[in-house]
Amino acid sequence: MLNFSDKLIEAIKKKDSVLIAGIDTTVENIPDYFIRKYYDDEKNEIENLKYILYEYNRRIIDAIEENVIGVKFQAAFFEQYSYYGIEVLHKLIQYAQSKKLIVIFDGKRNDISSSAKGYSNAYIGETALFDKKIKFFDCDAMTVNPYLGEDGIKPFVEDCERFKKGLFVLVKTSNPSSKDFQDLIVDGKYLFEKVAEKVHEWGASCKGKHGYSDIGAVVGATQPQAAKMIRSILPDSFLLIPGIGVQGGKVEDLKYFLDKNKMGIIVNSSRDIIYAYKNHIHSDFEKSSFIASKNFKESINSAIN
Ligand SMILES: O=c1ccn([C@@H]2O[C@H](COP(=O)(O)O)[C@@H](O)[C@H]2O)c(=O)[nH]1
Repeated sequence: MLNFSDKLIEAIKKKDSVLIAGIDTTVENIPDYFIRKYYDDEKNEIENLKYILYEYNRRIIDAIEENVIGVKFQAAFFEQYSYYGIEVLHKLIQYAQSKKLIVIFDGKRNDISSSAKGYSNAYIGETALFDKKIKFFDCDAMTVNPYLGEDGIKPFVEDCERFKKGLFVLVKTSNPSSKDFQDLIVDGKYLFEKVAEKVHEWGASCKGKHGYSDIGAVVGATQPQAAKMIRSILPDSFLLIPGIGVQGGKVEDLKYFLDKNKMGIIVNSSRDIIYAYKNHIHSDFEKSSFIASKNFKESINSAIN
């Protein structure tokens, strides 16, 4: 079985893309014509939710799969629909896996070690159930929040080692308030630099055959200055970069995130892809998302190659 970092490298080479599509769909943003077509008056709201949310995202995945290496499912957008949304998430993860796409669960999880272990079991590890061990979601990687420190991260790292999975630790996020805590000075360094140093340490035990670590960092596209500093601390980790487009991150700045091999990045775009129909690229939402993802892939490639 390939390490996560090796799987990423193979997918990047095969698809000539570093693009990840963020699946952040809410029902109110699904085109009216799609809802009108599939809403069944004979069924209740929940049955309609489950069908429409799944079907819209499934078609987006079909439309964009040739331009992206994977999909990032943002937990919030499924959890807002209670366990009905989680059921749709589970089905979509399986669908993306059937298409051989890399699946990242973006839940930014963490807790004390015993509880962190439960999150890790669910999304990248396995859960003991009677005399069996079940891999419930079996994602390739997940995002974690480092605020609780090392004992809250170790359970995830151990599962990465055991199951060849990946982790993206929040280091410098894309939102304006990221400065509130992440830019505080601790022992003469930014807190985000301290976190990056820890990511480097945690990743030393999980390296793939290409020499990259399976423990990476989330660094917002809106943070090119921080990215240069983080890259020098993390020379062989993948950076997951959200915040391009709607949040103001620029494709031209991605060069600051690259490693010495001009690699080591994956770039997420959510709303600009899943709701591309709103930009009137095409009257059909699938074609709109296809065109948006193709344009993204090509503009990123010209900026980093
Ligand atoms: O620093 C971070 C960490 C995570 N995110 C997530 O990425 C997507 C971005 O969505 P867009 O529509 O492309 O802006 C979303 O799921 C965030 O929760 C982030 O934006 N910044």
